[in-house]
Amino acid sequence: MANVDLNKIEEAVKMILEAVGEDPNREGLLDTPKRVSKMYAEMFEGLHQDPKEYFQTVFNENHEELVLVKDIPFYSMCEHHLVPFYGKAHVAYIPRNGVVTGLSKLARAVETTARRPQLQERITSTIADSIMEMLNPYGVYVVIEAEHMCMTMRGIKKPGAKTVTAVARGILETDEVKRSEILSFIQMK
Ligand SMILES: Nc1nc2c(ncn2[C@@H]2O[C@H](COP(=O)(O)OP(=O)(O)OP(=O)(O)O)[C@@H](O)[C@H]2O)c(=O)[nH]1
Ligand SMILES: [Zn+2]
Repeated sequence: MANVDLNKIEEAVKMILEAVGEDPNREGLLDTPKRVSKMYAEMFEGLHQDPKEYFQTVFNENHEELVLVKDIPFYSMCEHHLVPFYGKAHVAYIPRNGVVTGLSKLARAVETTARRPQLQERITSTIADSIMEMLNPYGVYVVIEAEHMCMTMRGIKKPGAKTVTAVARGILETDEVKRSEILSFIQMK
């Protein structure tokens, strides 16, 4: 939290409460700016982390076949409205030259990338590009499905609408058969 100005967030939250017609000094709201400042520091802590760093953990394993970690839950904040969008990420790659990373590192990269003001498309491509750069695999395929609260509780108000984004890199950009195999694994219960 070293890079986060908690006092500034507190001031801002107090101002928002005043601006919407609340009394920030009433008992129930007295600690709210402090709570929100700590919450924002937590929800945006990915701004101070680099997903690529996790992929420094590599093992030399002779496996040049598919690795897929699916159903990784994540919560992010839409950068347009600062309300949550959340869902599941599925991260697949095909290692090259025996360079495999720890499975948890794929989930950590999702977590770090999500904990920023974000767009779903950018989360998807950042994860894919980080894996390509650090592990130099034959290919990467990242699929994210999410529900956006800015489309649910306000604006167009369409609860249940899901957005799917997919980014393929390397051989998975052109290998449709391998991509469909990955999609069928993702759909498997
Ligand atoms: N591409 C993309 N758009 C997003 C994402 N999250 C929210 N949005 C959209 O960002 C757009 C912002 O549109 P604006 O017209 O500037 O804002 P607005 O008036 O609040 O839009 P409405 O949501 O349509 O009421 C909306 O269409 C949102 O649905 C995302 O992750 N990716
Ligand atoms: Zn939004």
